[in-house]
Amino acid sequence: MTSQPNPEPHKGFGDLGERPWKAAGLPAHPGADPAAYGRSWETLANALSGFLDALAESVPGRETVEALAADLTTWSDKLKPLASPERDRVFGRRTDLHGRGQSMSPKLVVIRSDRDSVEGTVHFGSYFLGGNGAVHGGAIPLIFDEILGRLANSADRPPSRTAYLHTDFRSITPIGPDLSIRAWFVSEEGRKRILRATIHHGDTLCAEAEGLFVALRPGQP
Ligand SMILES: CCCCCCCCCC(=O)SCCNC(=O)CCNC(=O)[C@H](O)C(C)(C)COP(=O)(O)OP(=O)(O)OC[C@H]1O[C@@H](n2cnc3c(N)ncnc32)[C@H](O)[C@@H]1OP(=O)(O)O
Repeated sequence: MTSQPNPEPHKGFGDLGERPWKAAGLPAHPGADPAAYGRSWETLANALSGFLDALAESVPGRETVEALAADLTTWSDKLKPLASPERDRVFGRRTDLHGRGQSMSPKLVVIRSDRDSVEGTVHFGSYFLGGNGAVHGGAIPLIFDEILGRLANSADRPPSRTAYLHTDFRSITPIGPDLSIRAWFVSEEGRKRILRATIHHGDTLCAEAEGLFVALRPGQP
């Protein structure tokens, strides 16, 4: 396959969240407009991830736990009246940001991308701990689905969904260091797109995956 490097790696890399609206001729939703929030949403997403890591690492006293629960409840109560339909939301839809402005999966920092491949780094904080310094076995397919799903839908391809995602755990994936992550197309035939990905810590292969992504037919959710 021929590939042209993308000079702005994470621009246009997997804007799955916006494509259905564009295809339907609807305007981009407000949450996708970087100008609406500037850097403030990125700051919030980083603060949220940092909070989850700090909570996972800490052993707070009872008073702190009670105060924290009260603060979080106050914020939930402030946000609930602002609930909006999916297509208007911001969380996870800022594809102009590394990490998409969300905290559900670890932040993927894209270093290079083209039509058929992407390379970057990923760092699993303590929030993603399984045990004994290793990332939880469910969090690894999560980042594979993120990178493969976004690549599968990149470069103006029609939207697709994951049909299968096979993960092999080759050695532990450590909590803490920056890890190298890579994904690439293996084949693209009709509606079926097969892609693979790897995560390395230095020279050590931590995990690898293969995913089948099937392009959606009109009307498929
Ligand atoms: C900004 C946001 C960025 C977000 C990034 C993250 C992206 C994450 C993407 C996802 O995670 S999507 C959520 C998880 N996936 C799902 O919920 C998908 C649920 N399943 C479905 O919706 C349907 O099963 C699917 C659309 C995948 C396929 O159903 P279809 O009825 O459209 O396809 P069909 O069954 O006709 O199969 C088409 C071809 O694929 C093949 N196929 C389908 N599923 C397969 C499977 N599991 N294994 C092997 N082959 C499979 C099937 O055999 C057939 O091959 P042939 O054309 O050669 O006959």
